[in-house]
Amino acid sequence: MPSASTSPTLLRFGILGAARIGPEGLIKPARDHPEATVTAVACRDPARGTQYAKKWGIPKVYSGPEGYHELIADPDVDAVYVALPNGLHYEWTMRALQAGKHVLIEKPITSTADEARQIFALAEEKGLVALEAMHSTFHPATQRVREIVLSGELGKVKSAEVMFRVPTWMTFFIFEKNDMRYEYDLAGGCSMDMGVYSIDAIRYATGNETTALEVTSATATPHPADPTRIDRAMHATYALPAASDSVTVAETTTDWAAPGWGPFGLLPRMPVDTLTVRLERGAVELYNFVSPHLYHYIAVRPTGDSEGAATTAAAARTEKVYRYADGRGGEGWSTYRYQLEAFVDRIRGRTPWVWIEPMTSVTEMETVERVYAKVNTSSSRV
Ligand SMILES: NC(=O)C1=CN([C@@H]2O[C@H](COP(=O)(O)OP(=O)(O)OC[C@H]3O[C@@H](n4cnc5c(N)ncnc54)[C@H](OP(=O)(O)O)[C@@H]3O)[C@@H](O)[C@H]2O)C=CC1
Ligand SMILES: O=C1OC[C@@H](O)[C@H](O)[C@H]1O
Repeated sequence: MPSASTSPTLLRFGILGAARIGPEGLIKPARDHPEATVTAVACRDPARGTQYAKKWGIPKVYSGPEGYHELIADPDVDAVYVALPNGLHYEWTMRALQAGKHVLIEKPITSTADEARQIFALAEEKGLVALEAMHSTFHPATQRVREIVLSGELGKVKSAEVMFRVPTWMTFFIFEKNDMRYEYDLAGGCSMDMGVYSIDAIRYATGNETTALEVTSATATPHPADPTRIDRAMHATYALPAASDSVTVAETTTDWAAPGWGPFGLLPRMPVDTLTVRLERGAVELYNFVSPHLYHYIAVRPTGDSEGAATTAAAARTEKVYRYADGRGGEGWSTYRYQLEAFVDRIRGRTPWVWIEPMTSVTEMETVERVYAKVNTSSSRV
Protein backbone atom coordinates (compact mmCIF):
# COMPACT_ATOMS: atom_id res chain seq x y z
CA MET A 1 0.00 0.00 0.00
CA PRO A 2 1.12 3.58 -0.61
CA SER A 3 2.96 5.37 2.11
CA ALA A 4 4.06 8.93 1.44
CA SER A 5 3.84 9.84 5.09
CA THR A 6 6.99 10.26 7.13
CA SER A 7 4.97 10.40 10.34
CA PRO A 8 4.35 6.92 11.71
CA THR A 9 1.16 7.90 13.48
CA LEU A 10 -0.43 11.11 12.23
CA LEU A 11 -1.52 11.77 8.68
CA ARG A 12 -0.71 15.46 8.25
CA PHE A 13 -3.03 17.41 5.96
CA GLY A 14 -2.49 20.65 4.13
CA ILE A 15 -5.54 22.51 2.82
CA LEU A 16 -5.42 24.34 -0.48
CA GLY A 17 -7.66 27.39 -0.09
CA ALA A 18 -9.08 29.01 3.04
CA ALA A 19 -12.39 27.65 1.85
CA ARG A 20 -15.77 27.71 3.56
CA ILE A 21 -16.01 23.94 3.31
CA GLY A 22 -12.68 23.47 5.14
CA PRO A 23 -14.01 23.32 8.73
CA GLU A 24 -16.83 20.84 8.04
CA GLY A 25 -15.06 18.97 5.27
CA LEU A 26 -11.83 18.26 7.11
CA ILE A 27 -10.81 20.44 10.08
CA LYS A 28 -13.48 19.31 12.54
CA PRO A 29 -13.41 15.64 11.47
CA ALA A 30 -9.60 15.61 11.81
CA ARG A 31 -9.83 16.85 15.40
CA ASP A 32 -11.86 13.79 16.19
CA HIS A 33 -9.63 11.32 14.30
CA PRO A 34 -6.72 9.86 16.26
CA GLU A 35 -4.53 9.56 13.17
CA ALA A 36 -5.22 12.84 11.34
CA THR A 37 -4.22 16.43 11.83
CA VAL A 38 -4.34 19.61 9.77
CA THR A 39 -0.89 21.07 9.71
CA ALA A 40 -1.07 23.80 7.05
CA VAL A 41 -3.38 25.94 4.97
CA ALA A 42 -2.59 27.94 1.84
CA CYS A 43 -4.50 31.10 1.06
CA ARG A 44 -3.71 33.63 -1.64
CA ASP A 45 -4.32 36.52 0.73
CA PRO A 46 -1.88 36.55 3.71
CA ALA A 47 -4.22 38.35 6.12
CA ARG A 48 -7.16 36.08 5.40
CA GLY A 49 -4.93 33.01 5.58
CA THR A 50 -3.57 34.04 8.99
CA GLN A 51 -7.04 34.73 10.28
CA TYR A 52 -8.32 31.35 9.04
CA ALA A 53 -5.36 29.49 10.53
CA LYS A 54 -5.81 31.24 13.87
CA LYS A 55 -9.51 30.56 13.98
CA TRP A 56 -9.09 26.87 13.21
CA GLY A 57 -5.84 26.22 15.04
CA ILE A 58 -3.73 25.42 11.98
CA PRO A 59 0.00 25.83 12.73
CA LYS A 60 1.33 26.83 9.29
CA VAL A 61 0.09 29.32 6.72
CA TYR A 62 1.35 29.65 3.18
CA SER A 63 0.24 32.67 1.21
CA GLY A 64 0.90 34.89 -1.75
CA PRO A 65 1.37 33.75 -5.34
CA GLU A 66 3.63 30.83 -4.34
CA GLY A 67 1.56 29.74 -1.34
CA TYR A 68 -0.16 26.77 -2.95
CA HIS A 69 3.15 25.55 -4.42
CA GLU A 70 4.86 25.90 -1.05
CA LEU A 71 2.16 23.90 0.72
CA ILE A 72 2.40 20.96 -1.63
CA ALA A 73 6.20 21.02 -1.40
CA ASP A 74 6.13 20.97 2.42
CA PRO A 75 7.71 17.71 3.67
CA ASP A 76 5.49 17.92 6.77
CA VAL A 77 2.38 17.58 4.62
CA ASP A 78 1.42 13.99 3.80
CA ALA A 79 -1.99 14.61 2.23
CA VAL A 80 -3.55 17.58 0.47
CA TYR A 81 -7.21 18.56 0.69
CA VAL A 82 -8.15 20.37 -2.52
CA ALA A 83 -10.94 22.75 -1.47
CA LEU A 84 -10.69 25.00 -4.50
CA PRO A 85 -13.21 25.99 -7.18
CA ASN A 86 -14.13 23.00 -9.34
CA GLY A 87 -12.13 24.20 -12.32
CA LEU A 88 -8.89 24.15 -10.28
CA HIS A 89 -9.26 20.64 -8.83
CA TYR A 90 -7.48 18.92 -11.69
CA GLU A 91 -4.45 21.22 -11.84
CA TRP A 92 -3.76 21.20 -8.10
CA THR A 93 -4.49 17.53 -7.60
CA MET A 94 -2.02 16.65 -10.35
CA ARG A 95 0.59 18.95 -8.80
CA ALA A 96 0.05 17.44 -5.35
CA LEU A 97 0.33 13.89 -6.69
CA GLN A 98 3.51 14.83 -8.54
CA ALA A 99 4.85 16.09 -5.21
CA GLY A 100 4.12 12.69 -3.64
CA LYS A 101 1.03 13.62 -1.62
CA HIS A 102 -2.19 11.72 -1.18
CA VAL A 103 -5.14 13.86 -2.22
CA LEU A 104 -8.69 14.33 -0.98
CA ILE A 105 -10.44 16.24 -3.74
CA GLU A 106 -13.65 18.19 -3.24
CA LYS A 107 -16.61 17.29 -5.42
CA PRO A 108 -16.96 17.37 -8.36
CA ILE A 109 -13.59 15.70 -8.77
CA THR A 110 -12.74 17.64 -11.94
CA SER A 111 -14.30 19.57 -14.83
CA THR A 112 -14.25 16.60 -17.20
CA ALA A 113 -14.10 12.80 -17.15
CA ASP A 114 -10.81 12.82 -18.97
CA GLU A 115 -9.19 14.90 -16.22
CA ALA A 116 -10.52 12.46 -13.62
CA ARG A 117 -8.97 9.55 -15.54
CA GLN A 118 -5.62 11.32 -15.58
CA ILE A 119 -5.75 11.89 -11.84
CA PHE A 120 -6.34 8.21 -11.06
CA ALA A 121 -3.71 7.10 -13.57
CA LEU A 122 -1.11 9.33 -11.92
CA ALA A 123 -2.16 8.28 -8.40
CA GLU A 124 -1.76 4.67 -9.36
CA GLU A 125 1.61 5.28 -10.99
CA LYS A 126 2.84 7.06 -7.87
CA GLY A 127 1.29 4.60 -5.40
CA LEU A 128 -0.81 7.34 -3.82
CA VAL A 129 -4.44 7.62 -2.77
CA ALA A 130 -6.77 10.03 -4.58
CA LEU A 131 -10.37 10.23 -3.43
CA GLU A 132 -13.28 12.40 -4.52
CA ALA A 133 -14.91 13.85 -1.40
CA MET A 134 -18.41 12.59 -2.21
CA HIS A 135 -19.01 12.54 1.53
CA SER A 136 -22.65 11.45 1.56
CA THR A 137 -21.72 8.05 0.14
CA PHE A 138 -19.81 7.19 3.32
CA HIS A 139 -22.71 7.71 5.71
CA PRO A 140 -24.39 4.59 7.14
CA ALA A 141 -27.82 5.88 6.04
CA THR A 142 -26.69 5.87 2.40
CA GLN A 143 -25.26 2.42 2.85
CA ARG A 144 -28.48 1.19 4.43
CA VAL A 145 -30.61 2.47 1.56
CA ARG A 146 -28.40 0.66 -0.92
CA GLU A 147 -28.62 -2.48 1.21
CA ILE A 148 -32.43 -2.38 1.27
CA VAL A 149 -32.68 -1.69 -2.47
CA LEU A 150 -30.22 -4.41 -3.46
CA SER A 151 -31.53 -6.96 -0.96
CA GLY A 152 -34.48 -7.81 -3.18
CA GLU A 153 -36.90 -7.24 -0.30
CA LEU A 154 -39.03 -5.05 -2.57
CA GLY A 155 -38.11 -6.67 -5.86
CA LYS A 156 -36.25 -5.10 -8.75
CA VAL A 157 -35.72 -1.38 -9.31
CA LYS A 158 -38.31 0.31 -11.52
CA SER A 159 -37.21 3.93 -11.22
CA ALA A 160 -35.22 6.35 -9.11
CA GLU A 161 -35.58 10.03 -8.51
CA VAL A 162 -33.73 12.83 -6.76
CA MET A 163 -35.18 16.20 -5.88
CA PHE A 164 -32.51 18.57 -4.60
CA ARG A 165 -33.72 22.13 -4.40
CA VAL A 166 -32.43 25.14 -2.50
CA PRO A 167 -34.84 28.08 -2.41
CA THR A 168 -33.80 31.59 -3.46
CA TRP A 169 -34.04 33.01 0.05
CA MET A 170 -31.56 30.41 1.29
CA THR A 171 -29.16 30.86 -1.61
CA PHE A 172 -28.85 34.46 -0.53
CA PHE A 173 -27.36 33.30 2.80
CA ILE A 174 -25.16 30.45 1.61
CA PHE A 175 -23.55 31.73 -1.58
CA GLU A 176 -21.48 34.82 -2.32
CA LYS A 177 -23.01 37.22 -4.81
CA ASN A 178 -20.12 36.50 -7.16
CA ASP A 179 -19.73 32.89 -6.07
CA MET A 180 -17.24 30.81 -8.03
CA ARG A 181 -20.17 28.47 -8.74
CA TYR A 182 -21.45 31.03 -11.26
CA GLU A 183 -18.20 31.12 -13.26
CA TYR A 184 -17.98 28.90 -16.32
CA ASP A 185 -14.18 29.13 -16.42
CA LEU A 186 -14.07 27.73 -12.87
CA ALA A 187 -16.38 24.87 -13.92
CA GLY A 188 -19.41 26.33 -12.20
CA GLY A 189 -23.01 25.36 -12.78
CA CYS A 190 -25.75 23.71 -10.77
CA SER A 191 -25.17 20.33 -12.38
CA MET A 192 -21.48 20.42 -11.48
CA ASP A 193 -22.40 21.33 -7.92
CA MET A 194 -25.70 19.67 -6.99
CA GLY A 195 -26.05 17.41 -10.02
CA VAL A 196 -23.10 15.23 -9.05
CA TYR A 197 -24.65 14.44 -5.66
CA SER A 198 -27.93 13.55 -7.33
CA ILE A 199 -26.43 11.39 -10.07
CA ASP A 200 -24.23 9.56 -7.58
CA ALA A 201 -27.04 9.00 -5.09
CA ILE A 202 -29.15 7.29 -7.72
CA ARG A 203 -26.31 5.24 -9.11
CA TYR A 204 -25.10 4.19 -5.68
CA ALA A 205 -28.49 3.24 -4.29
CA THR A 206 -29.27 1.12 -7.35
CA GLY A 207 -25.84 -0.51 -7.65
CA ASN A 208 -24.94 1.38 -10.82
CA GLU A 209 -22.18 3.53 -9.38
CA THR A 210 -19.56 2.64 -11.97
CA THR A 211 -21.85 3.19 -14.95
CA ALA A 212 -22.13 6.39 -16.98
CA LEU A 213 -25.86 6.88 -17.35
CA GLU A 214 -27.50 7.41 -20.69
CA VAL A 215 -29.13 10.84 -20.56
CA THR A 216 -32.52 10.80 -22.25
CA SER A 217 -33.43 14.45 -21.70
CA ALA A 218 -32.02 17.54 -20.02
CA THR A 219 -33.60 20.94 -19.54
CA ALA A 220 -31.64 23.76 -17.98
CA THR A 221 -32.87 26.93 -16.34
CA PRO A 222 -30.21 29.55 -17.06
CA HIS A 223 -28.42 31.44 -14.32
CA PRO A 224 -28.55 35.22 -14.79
CA ALA A 225 -24.79 35.51 -14.18
CA ASP A 226 -24.05 33.69 -17.46
CA PRO A 227 -27.32 32.54 -19.01
CA THR A 228 -25.92 30.63 -21.97
CA ARG A 229 -23.33 28.64 -20.04
CA ILE A 230 -24.32 28.40 -16.37
CA ASP A 231 -27.36 26.44 -15.24
CA ARG A 232 -29.24 27.62 -12.18
CA ALA A 233 -31.41 24.53 -12.31
CA MET A 234 -31.46 21.30 -14.28
CA HIS A 235 -34.05 18.64 -14.89
CA ALA A 236 -32.62 15.50 -16.45
CA THR A 237 -33.86 12.00 -17.16
CA TYR A 238 -31.76 8.90 -17.58
CA ALA A 239 -31.99 5.28 -18.61
CA LEU A 240 -30.69 3.11 -15.80
CA PRO A 241 -29.18 -0.22 -16.79
CA ALA A 242 -32.25 -2.42 -16.43
CA ALA A 243 -32.22 -5.03 -13.71
CA SER A 244 -34.88 -6.93 -15.64
CA ASP A 245 -36.90 -6.40 -18.81
CA SER A 246 -38.89 -3.77 -16.95
CA VAL A 247 -38.36 -0.15 -17.88
CA THR A 248 -35.84 1.39 -15.53
CA VAL A 249 -35.58 5.13 -15.55
CA ALA A 250 -34.16 7.86 -13.37
CA GLU A 251 -34.76 11.55 -12.95
CA THR A 252 -32.92 14.39 -11.19
CA THR A 253 -34.25 17.83 -10.43
CA THR A 254 -31.68 20.23 -9.02
CA ASP A 255 -32.09 23.92 -8.35
CA TRP A 256 -29.79 26.40 -6.66
CA ALA A 257 -32.31 29.17 -6.33
CA ALA A 258 -35.89 27.99 -6.65
CA PRO A 259 -38.17 31.02 -6.66
CA GLY A 260 -41.18 31.30 -4.38
CA TRP A 261 -44.60 30.13 -5.47
CA GLY A 262 -48.22 31.27 -5.34
CA PRO A 263 -49.35 34.83 -6.06
CA PHE A 264 -46.36 36.77 -7.47
CA GLY A 265 -44.08 34.02 -6.17
CA LEU A 266 -44.34 35.46 -2.70
CA LEU A 267 -44.75 32.20 -0.84
CA PRO A 268 -41.38 30.80 0.20
CA ARG A 269 -40.31 27.29 -0.72
CA MET A 270 -38.55 24.98 1.67
CA PRO A 271 -35.33 23.19 0.77
CA VAL A 272 -35.79 19.66 -0.56
CA ASP A 273 -33.12 16.99 -0.62
CA THR A 274 -34.69 13.57 -1.24
CA LEU A 275 -33.73 10.33 -2.97
CA THR A 276 -36.56 7.93 -3.87
CA VAL A 277 -36.14 4.48 -5.38
CA ARG A 278 -39.27 2.73 -6.64
CA LEU A 279 -39.19 -1.03 -6.89
CA GLU A 280 -41.56 -3.75 -8.01
CA ARG A 281 -43.13 -4.08 -4.57
CA GLY A 282 -42.68 -0.72 -2.94
CA ALA A 283 -40.48 2.33 -2.53
CA VAL A 284 -37.55 3.48 -0.42
CA GLU A 285 -37.00 7.14 0.32
CA LEU A 286 -34.00 8.80 1.95
CA TYR A 287 -34.87 12.24 3.19
CA ASN A 288 -31.80 14.51 3.36
CA PHE A 289 -29.54 12.30 1.29
CA VAL A 290 -26.75 14.89 1.04
CA SER A 291 -26.32 15.58 4.77
CA PRO A 292 -27.93 12.64 6.56
CA HIS A 293 -25.83 13.29 9.66
CA LEU A 294 -27.83 16.46 10.34
CA TYR A 295 -31.16 14.65 10.15
CA HIS A 296 -32.63 11.98 7.94
CA TYR A 297 -35.13 9.22 7.72
CA ILE A 298 -35.39 6.20 5.49
CA ALA A 299 -39.02 5.44 4.65
CA VAL A 300 -39.64 1.91 3.40
CA ARG A 301 -43.10 1.59 1.88
CA PRO A 302 -44.03 -1.87 0.65
CA THR A 303 -47.00 -1.94 -1.73
CA GLY A 304 -47.54 -5.67 -2.19
CA ASP A 305 -47.05 -7.88 -5.20
CA SER A 306 -46.94 -5.96 -8.49
CA GLU A 307 -48.01 -9.12 -10.34
CA GLY A 308 -51.39 -8.86 -8.66
CA ALA A 309 -51.00 -11.93 -6.50
CA ALA A 310 -53.13 -11.92 -3.40
CA THR A 311 -50.42 -10.89 -0.99
CA THR A 312 -50.76 -8.34 1.73
CA ALA A 313 -48.19 -5.61 1.71
CA ALA A 314 -45.86 -5.65 4.68
CA ALA A 315 -46.13 -2.70 7.03
CA ALA A 316 -44.37 0.51 6.15
CA ARG A 317 -41.45 1.40 8.38
CA THR A 318 -39.04 4.21 9.05
CA GLU A 319 -35.37 3.78 9.85
CA LYS A 320 -32.74 6.22 11.07
CA VAL A 321 -29.19 5.02 10.76
CA TYR A 322 -26.24 6.89 12.22
CA ARG A 323 -23.87 3.96 12.68
CA TYR A 324 -23.18 0.81 10.76
CA ALA A 325 -25.16 -2.27 11.80
CA ASP A 326 -22.13 -3.74 13.58
CA GLY A 327 -21.72 -0.58 15.65
CA ARG A 328 -18.88 0.99 13.68
CA GLY A 329 -18.94 4.76 13.56
CA GLY A 330 -19.21 7.30 16.30
CA GLU A 331 -21.58 9.49 18.20
CA GLY A 332 -22.48 12.45 16.00
CA TRP A 333 -20.13 11.47 13.19
CA SER A 334 -20.76 13.56 10.09
CA THR A 335 -20.57 12.32 6.53
CA TYR A 336 -17.16 14.02 6.40
CA ARG A 337 -15.96 12.15 9.49
CA TYR A 338 -16.94 8.83 7.92
CA GLN A 339 -15.17 9.90 4.76
CA LEU A 340 -12.00 10.77 6.66
CA GLU A 341 -12.06 7.39 8.37
CA ALA A 342 -12.06 5.72 4.96
CA PHE A 343 -9.36 7.96 3.50
CA VAL A 344 -6.97 7.37 6.40
CA ASP A 345 -7.68 3.65 6.45
CA ARG A 346 -6.90 3.38 2.76
CA ILE A 347 -3.62 5.24 3.12
CA ARG A 348 -2.63 3.16 6.12
CA GLY A 349 -3.25 -0.04 4.20
CA ARG A 350 -6.43 -1.01 6.05
CA THR A 351 -9.63 -1.90 4.21
CA PRO A 352 -12.04 1.06 4.40
CA TRP A 353 -15.64 0.35 5.38
CA VAL A 354 -16.73 2.13 2.22
CA TRP A 355 -14.70 3.28 -0.75
CA ILE A 356 -15.37 5.29 -3.88
CA GLU A 357 -13.63 3.63 -6.77
CA PRO A 358 -11.99 5.69 -9.54
CA MET A 359 -14.56 4.45 -12.06
CA THR A 360 -17.33 5.93 -9.92
CA SER A 361 -15.83 9.40 -10.14
CA VAL A 362 -14.93 9.04 -13.83
CA THR A 363 -18.42 7.89 -14.82
CA GLU A 364 -20.02 10.56 -12.62
CA MET A 365 -18.21 13.14 -14.75
CA GLU A 366 -19.15 11.32 -17.96
CA THR A 367 -22.78 11.51 -16.92
CA VAL A 368 -22.53 15.23 -16.17
CA GLU A 369 -20.86 15.79 -19.53
CA ARG A 370 -23.78 14.01 -21.19
CA VAL A 371 -26.27 16.17 -19.31
CA TYR A 372 -24.63 19.37 -20.52
CA ALA A 373 -24.19 18.03 -24.02
CA LYS A 374 -27.89 17.23 -24.15
CA VAL A 375 -28.81 20.80 -23.24
CA ASN A 376 -26.64 22.57 -25.79
CA THR A 377 -23.07 22.89 -26.87
CA SER A 378 -22.35 26.24 -25.23
CA SER A 379 -22.77 24.80 -21.74
CA SER A 380 -20.80 21.67 -22.69
CA ARG A 381 -17.77 20.92 -20.50
CA VAL A 382 -15.78 18.95 -23.09
N1 LIG B 1 -18.42 18.55 0.43
C1 LIG B 1 -19.29 19.53 0.64
O1 LIG B 1 -20.24 19.42 1.42
C2 LIG B 1 -19.07 20.80 -0.07
C3 LIG B 1 -18.17 20.86 -1.08
N2 LIG B 1 -17.91 22.01 -1.71
C4 LIG B 1 -16.89 22.01 -2.76
O2 LIG B 1 -15.71 22.56 -2.21
C5 LIG B 1 -15.07 23.41 -3.13
C6 LIG B 1 -14.92 24.78 -2.49
O3 LIG B 1 -16.21 25.30 -2.22
P1 LIG B 1 -16.46 26.44 -1.10
O4 LIG B 1 -15.76 26.08 0.14
O5 LIG B 1 -17.90 26.67 -1.05
O6 LIG B 1 -15.77 27.65 -1.82
P2 LIG B 1 -15.01 28.95 -1.27
O7 LIG B 1 -15.25 30.02 -2.26
O8 LIG B 1 -15.32 29.21 0.16
O9 LIG B 1 -13.50 28.48 -1.30
C7 LIG B 1 -12.83 28.28 -2.47
C8 LIG B 1 -11.37 28.60 -2.24
O10 LIG B 1 -10.74 28.54 -3.49
C9 LIG B 1 -9.67 29.47 -3.55
N3 LIG B 1 -9.49 30.03 -4.87
C10 LIG B 1 -8.38 29.89 -5.61
N4 LIG B 1 -8.53 30.46 -6.80
C11 LIG B 1 -9.76 31.00 -6.82
C12 LIG B 1 -10.47 31.75 -7.78
N5 LIG B 1 -9.95 32.05 -8.97
N6 LIG B 1 -11.70 32.14 -7.45
C13 LIG B 1 -12.25 31.82 -6.27
N7 LIG B 1 -11.61 31.10 -5.32
C14 LIG B 1 -10.38 30.71 -5.60
C15 LIG B 1 -9.94 30.49 -2.48
O11 LIG B 1 -8.80 30.31 -1.71
P3 LIG B 1 -7.88 31.44 -1.09
O12 LIG B 1 -8.19 31.22 0.33
O13 LIG B 1 -6.55 31.06 -1.54
O14 LIG B 1 -8.33 32.77 -1.59
C16 LIG B 1 -11.15 30.01 -1.70
O15 LIG B 1 -10.88 29.94 -0.33
C17 LIG B 1 -15.91 23.35 -4.39
O16 LIG B 1 -15.36 22.41 -5.26
C18 LIG B 1 -17.28 22.87 -3.93
O17 LIG B 1 -17.96 22.12 -4.90
C19 LIG B 1 -18.50 23.14 -1.30
C20 LIG B 1 -19.43 23.16 -0.30
C21 LIG B 1 -19.85 21.96 0.36
O1 LIG C 1 -21.38 20.53 -1.80
C1 LIG C 1 -22.34 21.25 -1.66
O2 LIG C 1 -23.33 20.87 -0.80
C2 LIG C 1 -24.46 21.63 -0.60
C3 LIG C 1 -24.77 22.58 -1.72
O3 LIG C 1 -25.82 23.43 -1.39
C4 LIG C 1 -23.55 23.33 -2.13
O4 LIG C 1 -23.82 24.17 -3.21
C5 LIG C 1 -22.49 22.40 -2.51
O5 LIG C 1 -21.32 23.00 -2.96
